Amino acid sequence: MSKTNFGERLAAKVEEFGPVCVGVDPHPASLASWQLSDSAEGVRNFAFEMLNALGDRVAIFKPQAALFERHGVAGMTALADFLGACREEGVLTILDAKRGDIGSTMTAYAQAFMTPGADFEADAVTLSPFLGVGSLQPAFELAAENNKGAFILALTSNPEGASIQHCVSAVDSVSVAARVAQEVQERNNLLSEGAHGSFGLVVGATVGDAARRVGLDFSDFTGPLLAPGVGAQGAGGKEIREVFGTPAPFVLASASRSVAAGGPQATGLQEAFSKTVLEAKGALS
Ligand SMILES: O=C(O)c1cc(=O)[nH]c(=O)n1[C@@H]1O[C@H](COP(=O)(O)O)[C@@H](O)[C@H]1O
Repeated sequence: MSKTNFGERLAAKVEEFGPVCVGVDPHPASLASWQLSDSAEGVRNFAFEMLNALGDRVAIFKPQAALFERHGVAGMTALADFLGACREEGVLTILDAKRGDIGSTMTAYAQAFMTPGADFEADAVTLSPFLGVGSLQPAFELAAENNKGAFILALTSNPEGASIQHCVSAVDSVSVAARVAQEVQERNNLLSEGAHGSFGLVVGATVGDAARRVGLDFSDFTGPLLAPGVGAQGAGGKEIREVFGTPAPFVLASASRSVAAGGPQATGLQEAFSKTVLEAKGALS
């Protein structure tokens, strides 16, 4: 188990390789374009090709759990093997599982993803705060104990997110997204050592000026900001800059299908990845 907390490990990787997370999303259409079958074997090959092509140059991978789960036990075994191979090679992972439940059940989710040696052990996991950020406390605590991280949904990249995430409290006029950020930052203050917090937010690269409109101020936030929506959902450098402004906070631009579109050859994947890194660096510098 690493002795350094997740936020610091991620910051070191971003410094070395650039502010990009590559999503490992074996969609049926991506599998077909790689001439892979829509099967557990197909998703396994897809994930391992991504690792072979990009493992030595990417800050972090984000496998999308659902796209493995839909292939049943064999798909989940492929996910566990992919996570294990990443650990062995020292490649960081965020398991995109978007879990969230009452505290007692949350303990079980946290154990599944944050216990050293667990089949689905990852460096970080995506979590949903719909039951309250406080309901995720067992995950924050186990993460702190095992130097893991978590990314909590705040302003998601999909247009439907706004109708809930932009809502404002009748008590103190704070928006849902800003409240999530505030409560996650409290956990960074209490549980993360070092300059970079291990608890981040998901803020889509597609959300335009929403953060400013809902009072979400990144200057007070020490954790990483995962920004999906780059590439296939339409966000590029201009959109990333619009969301995060300057000076940019600790952002991790995330792209899945647009990087996979460069495959299946390693050179094509590497080109698509390098293009994304250049664009993200330009936007965030
Ligand atoms: O948590 C996420 O990663 C996530 C949050 C969000 O707000 N929007 C979003 O698209 N995602 C995930 O990020 C990935 C986006 O994939 P692409 O659109 O192909 O780059 C998918 O796996 C989504 O589930």
